[in-house]
Amino acid sequence: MELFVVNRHGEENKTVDEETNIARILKRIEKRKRQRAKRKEKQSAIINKTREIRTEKRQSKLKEGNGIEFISPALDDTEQELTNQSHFKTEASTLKGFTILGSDKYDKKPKIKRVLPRWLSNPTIISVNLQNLEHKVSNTKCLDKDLKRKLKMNGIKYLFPVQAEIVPWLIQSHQQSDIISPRDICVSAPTGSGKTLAFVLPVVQALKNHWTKKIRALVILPTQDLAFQVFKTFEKYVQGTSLSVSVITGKCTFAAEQNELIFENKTFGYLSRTDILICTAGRLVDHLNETKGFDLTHLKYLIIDEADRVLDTVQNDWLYHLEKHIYQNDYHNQNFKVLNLFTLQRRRAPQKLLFSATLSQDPEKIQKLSLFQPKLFTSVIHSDNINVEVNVDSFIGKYTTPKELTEKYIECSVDLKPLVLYQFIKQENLRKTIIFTHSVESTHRLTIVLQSLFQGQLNIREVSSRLETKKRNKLIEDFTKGNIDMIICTDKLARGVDLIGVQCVISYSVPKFLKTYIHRAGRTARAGELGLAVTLLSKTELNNFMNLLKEVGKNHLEEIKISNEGLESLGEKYKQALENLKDTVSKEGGQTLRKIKLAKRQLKKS
Ligand SMILES: Nc1ncnc2c1ncn2[C@@H]1O[C@H](COP(=O)(O)OP(=O)(O)OP(=O)(O)O)[C@@H](O)[C@H]1O
Repeated sequence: MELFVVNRHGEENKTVDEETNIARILKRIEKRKRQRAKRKEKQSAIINKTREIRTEKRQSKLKEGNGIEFISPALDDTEQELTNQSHFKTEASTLKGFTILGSDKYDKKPKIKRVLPRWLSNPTIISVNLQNLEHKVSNTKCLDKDLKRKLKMNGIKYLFPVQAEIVPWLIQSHQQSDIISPRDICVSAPTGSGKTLAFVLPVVQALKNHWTKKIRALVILPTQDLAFQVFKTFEKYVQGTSLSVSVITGKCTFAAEQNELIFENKTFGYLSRTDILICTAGRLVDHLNETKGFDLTHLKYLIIDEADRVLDTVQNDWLYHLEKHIYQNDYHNQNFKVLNLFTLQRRRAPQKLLFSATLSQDPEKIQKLSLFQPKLFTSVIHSDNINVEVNVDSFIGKYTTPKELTEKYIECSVDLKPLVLYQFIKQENLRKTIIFTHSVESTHRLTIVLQSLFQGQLNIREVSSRLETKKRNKLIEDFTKGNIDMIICTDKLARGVDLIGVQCVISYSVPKFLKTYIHRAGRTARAGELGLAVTLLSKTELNNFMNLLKEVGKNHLEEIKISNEGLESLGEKYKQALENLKDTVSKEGGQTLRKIKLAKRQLKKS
């Protein structure tokens, strides 16, 4: 043991008696205690003395004067001496010529009420009732005949509440005056409530009468898939008009995208081929920097769908580049935030339309968009278990989920999760289900385990970034058609993706953020259909998850019980599935290694 004792002072032969050592330490502690007590006594004597002097002085001054009390700017000698000795700040401790008002009491600070800008605290409320629809398309006066016909062709007879509110408002705001700029809007409505058509219809109607080709509407989305989804919706409603829609996301080559956007004319220079442009933020910046003749200065609408997500992504500082481009010839844009006749007439900025199911209502985040006289449209759910207050002046809006969505949870230990999931799917006889995991790896493993457990009874497939876009799209198409029963995926598929008729959404791994949960759950219960969202939780995750939901007024979630007896009988099957997983993963590992070696060899050769 001695080998490990390091003697720092080199006093190798000196042996310290432990008992004497302890006695010495105790003595020191006692001494310190006594010193502290003495110091305290002295200090309280000083404080008392100071107080006495102050009251004496005050009384004598009151006697001398006519009842008016003065606060002495300087202290007399005795008091000064006493206070100098003190280590504490007392009421009497003042700097020469100054008076410190207040005391050293540390009271609990009162909570300051958040004061929101009026437009955020007084929104227009949108109903979430998709069952008793009131606004017949045929009775909607603001829409022209052609759009009404197309809506009917696409099976839409009634406008959803968000459309009934936004479509006439937007159309009217552009009809008001050519010189006065319309207000910007923020729309927060549940997933699957029809937000896309709420901007597609008014934009198509407003632009279809312009005959010169210029990009007048720009729609920004967070992902390539969502951009194509919105593009398809626009295509349906511009058919038969002179309008053309383009999409730039990086799916095609840069040159092909450039060719789709502009062409060069010998007399007029660069001309636009498109009226409505749909893009991702990153690709937009690339074209702003590199494509000659790419012109967004005639923009009338700037639409940011899934706005909270788009604004969170920094993506090459897209907003800065876009504003720089739009205002390139405008020296006065800074003044346009102020509302007066001059600014209204001179403002050339496009009308900004922000849409999301989880729109940030944080004024600081919205501030960077420099919204012009903004207006908020938001939805509120009234039901027994969802209790959201609507208080004029203090209402800031909360994320809402569709009324038709049922939310439940299953509590289970982490190691039994795959088995519990298997049992639950069998118990509920689920089809058309999306299962969300937290990573590509976890998606892959769960797919292998579930496939072995179901042994071909269900068609279960994984959708992840490992797949080529073509294959991924084909899988999603097959799932929509009902050829695939279940897809397992990461949160890449959680936002905005419109898959029709999803029966159930399962969060196999707990969502980290409330927003993630809302978007995952939003893949079901869309467009007024019923849907179920189930979250698998371990004991430790349960509390955090419930607290997360309380933020949106969801105070109670029903628990689904999975019987232990059923699980026990599956032991052998589960063991087999795990062995399968091990084999597959090791085979795949070997294959990847071989691929890497091959790639390295080819690199060396070249
Ligand atoms: N008035 C309507 N009547 C019937 N179906 C509609 C109507 N409006 C939209 N839909 C359908 O509802 C579905 C959801 O619409 P959409 O994708 O616009 O929802 P969303 O609010 O953008 O959802 P998310 O927030 O998840 O992106 C789509 O399949 C769409 O075709």
